[in-house]
Amino acid sequence: MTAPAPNAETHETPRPEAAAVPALSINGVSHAYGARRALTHVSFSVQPASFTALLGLNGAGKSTLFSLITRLFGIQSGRVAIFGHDISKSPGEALRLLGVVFQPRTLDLDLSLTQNLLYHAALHGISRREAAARSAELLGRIGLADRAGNKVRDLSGGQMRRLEIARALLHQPRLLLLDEPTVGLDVKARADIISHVRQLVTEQGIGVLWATHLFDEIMAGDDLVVLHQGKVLAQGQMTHVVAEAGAQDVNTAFMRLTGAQTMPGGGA
Ligand SMILES: Nc1ncnc2c1ncn2[C@@H]1O[C@H](COP(=O)(O)OP(=O)(O)OP(=O)(O)O)[C@@H](O)[C@H]1O
Repeated sequence: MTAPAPNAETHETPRPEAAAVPALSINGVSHAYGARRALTHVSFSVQPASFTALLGLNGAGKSTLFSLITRLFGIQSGRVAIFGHDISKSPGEALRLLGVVFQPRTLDLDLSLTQNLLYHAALHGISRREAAARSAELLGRIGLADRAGNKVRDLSGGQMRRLEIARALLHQPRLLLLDEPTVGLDVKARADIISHVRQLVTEQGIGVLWATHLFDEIMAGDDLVVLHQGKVLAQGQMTHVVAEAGAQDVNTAFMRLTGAQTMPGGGA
């Protein structure tokens, strides 16, 4: 990394801009399950306070990438860093800054909303008093304060997802990964989740990596990474990716880049 240049007027060395360090950087990452190659030289980054959509068909390699970033799998080749912390060399510092919402539901259905949050907070070493305060605040923010003592089993699918997002934010991460978080939800629940996560970006400066196969979840100002058969085919601001593909919309750009047929319902 290049050292920052001294400031000519004050002769002080300026502090590196926080925004200069990506929230997430993936460099030359490859992964194979035995002989089956799932990721090939994948490189991209997610900036703080940005919404980056990772768009790919089923089997593109999105979940594999999430498993590597969260250290469920060891890195076979390449490098992953969270706010400059290499996840292989400094996993504690890196993972402390990371919150994750996995595709499968991982809540305990027979515990209450608060119990689910407190249990997770304890795993992060957050004191009981602090955990109680943060849980109450997060439940308020996701509009479920009045359900705090109910069993999770009684929530709708969209409410469970909102609770999982709240749980992922308990330790106050600066980077949030979500793996197809709206799958199986109705239109209203999808819209609520998307707008909640976009607020985290604009109001709290959290960097978001949102894996999806649904074109209508991506907006013009978003950063976009198109992943296909384990390779990054295009990346950049959504409007640039679309323009470079000579297309009018993400749907057409995706088809041109991948040669794929679109699915009815706006999905890749
Ligand atoms: N445990 C595994 N063993 C062998 N191959 C696997 C395993 N997990 C994934 N794969 C293969 O790796 C490739 C990438 O799969 P991955 O699940 O990462 O894609 P995805 O984009 O997340 O798709 P989906 O949304 O369907 O999960 C696919 O070809 C898949 O069949």
